[in-house]
Amino acid sequence: MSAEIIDGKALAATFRGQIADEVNQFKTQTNVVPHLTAVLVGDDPASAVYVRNKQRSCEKAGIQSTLQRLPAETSEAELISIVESLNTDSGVHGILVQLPLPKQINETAILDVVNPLKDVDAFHPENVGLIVQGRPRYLPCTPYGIQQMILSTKMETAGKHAVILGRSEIVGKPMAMLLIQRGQGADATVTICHSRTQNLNEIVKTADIIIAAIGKPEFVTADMVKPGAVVIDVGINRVNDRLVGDVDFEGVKKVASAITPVPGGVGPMTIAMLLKNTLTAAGIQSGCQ
Ligand SMILES: Nc1nc2c(c(=O)[nH]1)N[C@@H](CN(C=O)c1ccc(C(=O)N[C@@H](CCC(=O)O)C(=O)O)cc1)CN2
Ligand SMILES: [Mg+2]
Repeated sequence: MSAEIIDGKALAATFRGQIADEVNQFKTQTNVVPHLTAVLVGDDPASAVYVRNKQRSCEKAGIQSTLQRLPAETSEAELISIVESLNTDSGVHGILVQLPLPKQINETAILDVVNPLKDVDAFHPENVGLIVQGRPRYLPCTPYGIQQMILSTKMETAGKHAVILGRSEIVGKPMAMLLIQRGQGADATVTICHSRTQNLNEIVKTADIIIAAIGKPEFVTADMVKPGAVVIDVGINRVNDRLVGDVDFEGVKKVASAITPVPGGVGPMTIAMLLKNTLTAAGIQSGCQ
Protein backbone atom coordinates (compact mmCIF):
# COMPACT_ATOMS: atom_id res chain seq x y z
CA MET A 1 0.00 0.00 0.00
CA SER A 2 1.16 3.51 -0.68
CA ALA A 3 -0.61 6.37 1.03
CA GLU A 4 -2.49 9.19 -0.62
CA ILE A 5 -0.23 12.24 -0.37
CA ILE A 6 -2.26 15.14 0.99
CA ASP A 7 -0.99 18.02 -1.12
CA GLY A 8 -1.11 21.00 1.23
CA LYS A 9 0.29 23.32 -1.41
CA ALA A 10 -2.51 22.54 -3.86
CA LEU A 11 -5.23 22.54 -1.18
CA ALA A 12 -3.98 25.86 0.16
CA ALA A 13 -4.05 27.33 -3.36
CA THR A 14 -7.71 26.28 -3.69
CA PHE A 15 -8.56 27.87 -0.32
CA ARG A 16 -6.67 31.04 -1.19
CA GLY A 17 -8.64 31.31 -4.44
CA GLN A 18 -11.95 30.92 -2.57
CA ILE A 19 -10.90 33.46 0.06
CA ALA A 20 -9.85 35.93 -2.65
CA ASP A 21 -13.36 35.68 -4.12
CA GLU A 22 -14.89 36.24 -0.67
CA VAL A 23 -12.59 39.23 -0.07
CA ASN A 24 -13.69 40.71 -3.38
CA GLN A 25 -17.36 40.30 -2.48
CA PHE A 26 -16.74 41.75 0.99
CA LYS A 27 -15.05 44.84 -0.45
CA THR A 28 -17.91 45.41 -2.89
CA GLN A 29 -20.49 45.11 -0.12
CA THR A 30 -18.71 47.16 2.55
CA ASN A 31 -16.10 49.35 0.87
CA VAL A 32 -13.74 48.05 3.54
CA VAL A 33 -10.34 46.56 2.64
CA PRO A 34 -9.35 43.86 5.17
CA HIS A 35 -5.99 44.79 6.70
CA LEU A 36 -3.50 42.56 8.50
CA THR A 37 -0.50 43.93 10.37
CA ALA A 38 2.31 41.49 11.11
CA VAL A 39 4.82 42.28 13.83
CA LEU A 40 8.23 40.66 13.40
CA VAL A 41 10.80 41.11 16.15
CA GLY A 42 14.43 40.15 15.52
CA ASP A 43 16.32 38.44 12.72
CA ASP A 44 15.20 34.81 12.76
CA PRO A 45 15.51 33.89 9.05
CA ALA A 46 12.71 31.27 9.10
CA SER A 47 10.30 33.72 10.74
CA ALA A 48 11.19 36.33 8.13
CA VAL A 49 10.32 33.84 5.36
CA TYR A 50 6.99 32.91 6.97
CA VAL A 51 6.00 36.54 7.45
CA ARG A 52 6.97 37.40 3.87
CA ASN A 53 4.84 34.49 2.62
CA LYS A 54 1.93 35.65 4.76
CA GLN A 55 2.22 39.16 3.33
CA ARG A 56 2.44 37.91 -0.26
CA SER A 57 -0.58 35.66 0.24
CA CYS A 58 -2.55 38.57 1.71
CA GLU A 59 -1.73 40.81 -1.20
CA LYS A 60 -2.70 38.15 -3.75
CA ALA A 61 -6.03 37.68 -1.98
CA GLY A 62 -6.75 41.42 -1.96
CA ILE A 63 -6.00 41.83 1.75
CA GLN A 64 -3.89 44.85 2.72
CA SER A 65 -0.82 43.83 4.65
CA THR A 66 1.61 45.89 6.71
CA LEU A 67 4.80 44.78 8.41
CA GLN A 68 6.16 46.29 11.62
CA ARG A 69 9.74 45.08 11.79
CA LEU A 70 11.47 45.61 15.11
CA PRO A 71 15.06 45.06 16.24
CA ALA A 72 16.03 41.97 18.24
CA GLU A 73 16.73 44.16 21.30
CA THR A 74 13.14 45.45 21.47
CA SER A 75 11.92 45.37 25.08
CA GLU A 76 8.69 43.79 26.26
CA ALA A 77 7.35 47.23 27.21
CA GLU A 78 8.12 48.61 23.74
CA LEU A 79 6.38 45.70 22.05
CA ILE A 80 3.34 46.02 24.32
CA SER A 81 3.08 49.68 23.43
CA ILE A 82 3.22 48.86 19.68
CA VAL A 83 0.54 46.20 20.03
CA GLU A 84 -1.63 48.62 22.02
CA SER A 85 -1.42 51.22 19.29
CA LEU A 86 -2.43 48.60 16.68
CA ASN A 87 -5.33 47.61 18.95
CA THR A 88 -6.79 51.10 18.72
CA ASP A 89 -6.03 51.67 15.03
CA SER A 90 -9.44 51.24 13.40
CA GLY A 91 -7.80 50.71 9.99
CA VAL A 92 -6.13 47.48 11.19
CA HIS A 93 -8.41 44.42 11.46
CA GLY A 94 -5.89 41.68 12.20
CA ILE A 95 -2.74 41.69 14.34
CA LEU A 96 -0.20 38.90 14.12
CA VAL A 97 2.86 38.77 16.35
CA GLN A 98 5.22 36.28 14.76
CA LEU A 99 6.57 33.66 17.18
CA PRO A 100 9.05 32.90 18.58
CA LEU A 101 9.91 36.23 20.19
CA PRO A 102 13.42 37.08 21.47
CA LYS A 103 14.32 35.75 24.94
CA GLN A 104 13.83 39.01 26.83
CA ILE A 105 10.14 39.15 25.84
CA ASN A 106 7.52 37.03 27.56
CA GLU A 107 5.31 35.70 24.75
CA THR A 108 2.26 35.26 26.96
CA ALA A 109 2.50 38.87 28.16
CA ILE A 110 2.36 40.03 24.54
CA LEU A 111 -0.37 37.68 23.31
CA ASP A 112 -2.54 38.70 26.28
CA VAL A 113 -2.41 42.33 25.13
CA VAL A 114 -3.66 41.75 21.56
CA ASN A 115 -7.26 42.94 21.13
CA PRO A 116 -9.16 39.60 20.98
CA LEU A 117 -11.26 40.88 18.06
CA LYS A 118 -8.04 41.41 16.06
CA ASP A 119 -6.36 38.20 17.25
CA VAL A 120 -6.27 36.32 13.92
CA ASP A 121 -3.92 33.68 15.38
CA ALA A 122 -6.53 32.84 18.06
CA PHE A 123 -3.84 32.82 20.76
CA HIS A 124 -5.54 35.26 23.17
CA PRO A 125 -7.05 33.51 26.24
CA GLU A 126 -10.52 34.85 25.39
CA ASN A 127 -10.34 33.22 21.96
CA VAL A 128 -8.85 30.03 23.39
CA GLY A 129 -11.74 29.93 25.88
CA LEU A 130 -14.30 30.34 23.10
CA ILE A 131 -12.69 27.44 21.22
CA VAL A 132 -12.79 25.24 24.32
CA GLN A 133 -16.48 26.07 24.73
CA GLY A 134 -17.18 25.12 21.11
CA ARG A 135 -18.16 28.63 19.98
CA PRO A 136 -15.00 29.85 18.28
CA ARG A 137 -14.51 33.41 17.05
CA TYR A 138 -11.35 32.42 15.17
CA LEU A 139 -9.81 28.98 14.69
CA PRO A 140 -6.03 28.74 15.22
CA CYS A 141 -4.42 28.61 11.79
CA THR A 142 -2.40 25.37 11.97
CA PRO A 143 -5.09 23.18 13.62
CA TYR A 144 -7.74 24.72 11.33
CA GLY A 145 -5.63 23.89 8.28
CA ILE A 146 -5.02 20.36 9.56
CA GLN A 147 -8.74 19.79 10.05
CA GLN A 148 -9.33 20.87 6.46
CA MET A 149 -6.63 18.45 5.28
CA ILE A 150 -8.26 15.59 7.19
CA LEU A 151 -11.63 16.53 5.69
CA SER A 152 -10.03 16.43 2.23
CA THR A 153 -9.26 12.72 2.72
CA LYS A 154 -13.02 12.02 3.21
CA MET A 155 -12.08 9.86 6.20
CA GLU A 156 -14.88 9.61 8.77
CA THR A 157 -13.47 11.12 11.98
CA ALA A 158 -16.45 10.44 14.27
CA GLY A 159 -15.48 7.95 16.96
CA LYS A 160 -11.96 7.59 15.57
CA HIS A 161 -8.91 7.72 17.80
CA ALA A 162 -6.74 10.76 17.10
CA VAL A 163 -3.34 10.81 18.77
CA ILE A 164 -1.59 14.17 18.94
CA LEU A 165 2.13 14.20 19.64
CA GLY A 166 2.99 17.48 21.34
CA ARG A 167 1.16 19.71 23.82
CA SER A 168 2.04 23.16 22.51
CA GLU A 169 -0.36 26.10 22.80
CA ILE A 170 -0.12 26.69 19.02
CA VAL A 171 -0.79 23.15 17.77
CA GLY A 172 -1.26 20.29 20.26
CA LYS A 173 -3.78 21.73 22.70
CA PRO A 174 -6.01 23.61 20.23
CA MET A 175 -5.87 20.66 17.81
CA ALA A 176 -7.34 18.44 20.51
CA MET A 177 -10.14 20.98 21.09
CA LEU A 178 -11.06 21.07 17.40
CA LEU A 179 -11.11 17.29 17.05
CA ILE A 180 -13.36 16.71 20.08
CA GLN A 181 -15.98 19.25 19.01
CA ARG A 182 -19.19 18.02 17.43
CA GLY A 183 -19.41 18.07 13.65
CA GLN A 184 -17.64 17.25 10.42
CA GLY A 185 -13.94 16.55 10.69
CA ALA A 186 -14.37 16.18 14.45
CA ASP A 187 -16.24 13.99 16.99
CA ALA A 188 -12.97 12.10 17.49
CA THR A 189 -11.62 10.50 20.65
CA VAL A 190 -8.40 12.34 21.36
CA THR A 191 -5.19 11.47 23.21
CA ILE A 192 -2.39 14.00 23.62
CA CYS A 193 1.07 12.49 24.09
CA HIS A 194 4.09 14.49 25.24
CA SER A 195 7.60 14.15 26.57
CA ARG A 196 6.41 12.53 29.84
CA THR A 197 3.94 10.09 28.27
CA GLN A 198 4.54 6.46 29.12
CA ASN A 199 4.12 3.73 26.49
CA LEU A 200 3.95 6.38 23.79
CA ASN A 201 4.67 3.98 20.93
CA GLU A 202 1.86 1.65 21.99
CA ILE A 203 -0.59 4.54 22.19
CA VAL A 204 0.39 5.87 18.78
CA LYS A 205 -0.05 2.39 17.33
CA THR A 206 -3.76 2.52 18.25
CA ALA A 207 -4.34 5.80 16.37
CA ASP A 208 -6.58 6.18 13.34
CA ILE A 209 -5.27 9.72 13.00
CA ILE A 210 -1.74 10.76 14.02
CA ILE A 211 -0.79 14.41 14.33
CA ALA A 212 2.94 14.77 14.90
CA ALA A 213 3.98 18.15 16.36
CA ILE A 214 6.91 17.47 18.67
CA GLY A 215 9.83 18.94 16.76
CA LYS A 216 11.82 15.68 16.60
CA PRO A 217 13.04 14.83 13.10
CA GLU A 218 11.45 11.65 11.65
CA PHE A 219 10.29 10.54 15.11
CA VAL A 220 7.22 8.64 13.90
CA THR A 221 8.34 5.49 12.12
CA ALA A 222 6.37 2.86 10.18
CA ASP A 223 6.35 0.38 13.08
CA MET A 224 4.43 2.95 15.21
CA VAL A 225 1.64 3.38 12.67
CA LYS A 226 -1.53 1.29 12.38
CA PRO A 227 -2.10 0.28 8.76
CA GLY A 228 -4.55 2.71 7.14
CA ALA A 229 -4.00 5.57 9.60
CA VAL A 230 -4.08 9.19 8.42
CA VAL A 231 -0.77 10.85 9.32
CA ILE A 232 -0.37 14.62 9.60
CA ASP A 233 3.15 15.96 9.96
CA VAL A 234 3.49 19.41 11.55
CA GLY A 235 7.25 19.21 12.06
CA ILE A 236 9.72 21.44 10.26
CA ASN A 237 13.26 20.34 11.10
CA ARG A 238 16.43 21.25 9.26
CA VAL A 239 18.81 18.26 9.19
CA ASN A 240 22.02 18.63 7.17
CA ASP A 241 20.44 21.35 5.04
CA ARG A 242 17.44 19.10 4.36
CA LEU A 243 13.95 19.92 5.57
CA VAL A 244 12.27 16.96 7.30
CA GLY A 245 9.14 16.57 9.35
CA ASP A 246 8.45 14.69 12.58
CA VAL A 247 7.46 11.65 10.50
CA ASP A 248 9.67 9.27 8.56
CA PHE A 249 7.78 10.01 5.35
CA GLU A 250 9.30 7.29 3.15
CA GLY A 251 8.67 4.53 5.68
CA VAL A 252 5.28 5.67 6.95
CA LYS A 253 3.75 6.29 3.52
CA LYS A 254 3.91 2.52 2.94
CA VAL A 255 1.62 1.91 5.95
CA ALA A 256 -0.66 4.95 6.18
CA SER A 257 -3.75 5.58 4.04
CA ALA A 258 -2.94 9.28 3.75
CA ILE A 259 0.05 11.40 4.75
CA THR A 260 1.15 15.02 4.53
CA PRO A 261 4.59 15.84 3.10
CA VAL A 262 7.15 18.29 4.49
CA PRO A 263 7.53 20.75 2.87
CA GLY A 264 4.25 21.34 1.06
CA GLY A 265 1.89 19.97 3.69
CA VAL A 266 0.64 21.72 6.80
CA GLY A 267 2.74 24.91 6.37
CA PRO A 268 0.95 26.34 3.33
CA MET A 269 -2.44 25.55 4.92
CA THR A 270 -1.47 27.54 8.04
CA ILE A 271 -1.03 30.62 5.87
CA ALA A 272 -4.27 30.05 3.93
CA MET A 273 -6.25 29.87 7.19
CA LEU A 274 -4.71 33.14 8.34
CA LEU A 275 -6.27 34.85 5.32
CA LYS A 276 -9.64 33.37 6.24
CA ASN A 277 -9.33 34.69 9.81
CA THR A 278 -8.31 38.14 8.60
CA LEU A 279 -11.41 38.35 6.43
CA THR A 280 -13.52 37.22 9.39
CA ALA A 281 -11.85 39.88 11.55
CA ALA A 282 -12.66 42.61 9.02
CA GLY A 283 -16.26 41.35 8.96
CA ILE A 284 -16.59 41.40 12.75
CA GLN A 285 -15.11 44.91 13.00
CA SER A 286 -17.30 46.25 10.21
CA GLY A 287 -20.42 44.92 11.92
CA CYS A 288 -21.03 42.32 9.20
CA GLN A 289 -20.98 39.24 11.45
N1 LIG B 1 2.15 34.15 15.14
C1 LIG B 1 2.44 32.92 14.72
N2 LIG B 1 3.68 32.45 14.87
C2 LIG B 1 3.95 31.18 14.44
C3 LIG B 1 2.97 30.38 13.82
C4 LIG B 1 1.67 30.93 13.70
O1 LIG B 1 0.71 30.27 13.19
N3 LIG B 1 1.44 32.19 14.16
N4 LIG B 1 3.30 29.14 13.30
C5 LIG B 1 4.69 28.79 13.12
C6 LIG B 1 5.35 29.34 11.89
N5 LIG B 1 4.49 29.50 10.71
C7 LIG B 1 3.63 30.53 10.67
O2 LIG B 1 3.81 31.54 11.25
C8 LIG B 1 4.70 28.75 9.52
C9 LIG B 1 5.65 27.77 9.46
C10 LIG B 1 5.90 27.10 8.24
C11 LIG B 1 5.19 27.43 7.10
C12 LIG B 1 5.48 26.80 5.79
O3 LIG B 1 4.82 27.07 4.83
N6 LIG B 1 6.50 25.95 5.72
C13 LIG B 1 6.94 25.37 4.47
C14 LIG B 1 8.41 25.10 4.58
C15 LIG B 1 9.14 26.42 4.58
C16 LIG B 1 10.58 26.32 4.94
O4 LIG B 1 11.38 26.09 4.04
O5 LIG B 1 10.91 26.55 6.12
C17 LIG B 1 6.20 24.06 4.24
O6 LIG B 1 5.89 23.39 5.22
O7 LIG B 1 5.99 23.75 3.07
C18 LIG B 1 4.23 28.39 7.18
C19 LIG B 1 3.99 29.05 8.37
C20 LIG B 1 5.48 29.31 14.31
N7 LIG B 1 5.21 30.68 14.56
MG1 LIG C 1 5.44 19.53 23.40
